[in-house]
Amino acid sequence: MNEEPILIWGAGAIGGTIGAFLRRAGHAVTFVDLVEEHVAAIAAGGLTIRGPVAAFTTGGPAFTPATLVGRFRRVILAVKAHHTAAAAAALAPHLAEGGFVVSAQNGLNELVLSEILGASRVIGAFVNFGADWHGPGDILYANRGAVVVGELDGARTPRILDVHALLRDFDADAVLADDIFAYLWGKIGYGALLKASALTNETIADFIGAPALRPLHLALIGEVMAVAGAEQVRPIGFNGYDPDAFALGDPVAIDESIAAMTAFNRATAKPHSGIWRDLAVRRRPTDAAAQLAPVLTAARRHGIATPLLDRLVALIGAVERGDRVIGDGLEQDLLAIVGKVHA
Ligand SMILES: NC(=O)C1=CN([C@@H]2O[C@H](COP(=O)(O)OP(=O)(O)OC[C@H]3O[C@@H](n4cnc5c(N)ncnc54)[C@H](OP(=O)(O)O)[C@@H]3O)[C@@H](O)[C@H]2O)C=CC1
Ligand SMILES: CC(C)(CO)C(=O)C(=O)O
Repeated sequence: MNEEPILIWGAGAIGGTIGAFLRRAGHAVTFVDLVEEHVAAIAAGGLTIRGPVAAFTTGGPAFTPATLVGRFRRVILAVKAHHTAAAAAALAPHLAEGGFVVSAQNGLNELVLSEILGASRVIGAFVNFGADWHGPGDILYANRGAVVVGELDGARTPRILDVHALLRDFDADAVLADDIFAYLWGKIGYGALLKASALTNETIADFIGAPALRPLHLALIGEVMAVAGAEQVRPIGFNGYDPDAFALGDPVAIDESIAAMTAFNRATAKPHSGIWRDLAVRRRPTDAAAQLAPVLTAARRHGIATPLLDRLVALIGAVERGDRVIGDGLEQDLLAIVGKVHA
C-alpha cells in the first residue's frame, strides 16, 4: 500500500466508519481523534465496525491532534459542528499545499471551514447514514443512508472525481452533486425533525410518524424552507425526505414523504438521533445550536422570523444545562408555538 494516506480527523461514529471501510478497501488511512483510548484502540488494530450492515475489525496509524506529525493532501473532517472551528485550526498546519478538507458533517460547516482555511480548500459532503460510537474502537454502523459529495461551486474537478471514487469505496451509491448546498439545506429541514425528536424519548420513526405532531413537522420544515428560499437554495431530498412536497404544501406528497421517512427510520439499529444520544446517553452538550446558527443568522439577515427553531435551540440548551428534562412534554411546548404563531 504506497498510496498517500487519507487523514480522518474525528474518528468517531461517522469518521471511524468511513475510515474503516476505506482501510478495508485497501486505502492508506491515518486517524486523528481527541479520545486517547479510542486512538490507542485504532492504532492497535482494534477498530471494530458492527451492526446490520457490516462486521469487521481493522486499524491503522492513529494519533491525537497533539501527537500527529506530517502534512496530508486529503482530509475527511467528521467532528460535531461545535468543534469544527477548533478542529480546523488544529488541522491547518497538517494540510499539504494543494490539500483539501471534506466536511462529512451535519450543518453548514463548509462556511466555517471556508473562513478558516479558505474556500478553495473545502469540499462539501452530506451524510445520512446512521452510526454510534459505543466505546474505544467500538462503532455501530446502524444503517446505510445517503452519501453525497461536491465542490462548493459545483465544478467537476479532478479532485472531486477522486473524492467521489473514494467515497464509493465506502458506499457504492455515493452521489456526486452539482449543488451540495441543496443537500445540506435538505438535511437542515429533515434535521429539524431529528432535533425536535431528541426532546422526547420517542424513536425518530415514532416521532416523525405521529399524526398529532404533524403540525409541528410542517411548521419546523416550513421555517427552514423559508430561510432556504431567501438564500436562493432549493433543498434536495433523500431517504424519503421530499422538501418539494412540504414547500408546495401538497398533502398527498407530504403523506408519502412522512411515510417514507418513517419507514427509513424504522429500518435502523440507531433508533434515536445523535442529538438525543448526546443528551440522554452521553450527557454532554450537543451541536444543535452550532448546526442551526448559520440558518438563524441568515433568517435575521432576511428579516424572517423563526420562533420554532429559536425555541428548539433554547429547549435543547435547557436540557443540556439540566433545567429541563427529556420526555417532560417538551414537544408540547413547541406545539403551543405552532398554535400561536403558525395558526
Ligand atoms: N452519528 C450519526 O449517525 C451521524 C452523524 N452526522 C454528523 O457527523 C458529524 C460527526 O458526528 P459523529 O461521528 O456522530 O460524532 P462522534 O462524537 O461520534 O465523533 C466525533 C469524534 O471527533 C472527536 N473530536 C472532537 N473534537 C475534535 C478535534 N478538535 N480534533 C479531533 N477530534 C475531535 C470527538 O471526541 P469527543 O467525543 O471527545 O468530542 C469524537 O471522538 C457531526 O456533524 C454529526 O452531526 C451525520 C449523520 C449521521
Ligand atoms: C439520525 C441520523 C443518523 C440520520 O439518519 C442523524 O443524522 C443524526 O443522528 O444526527
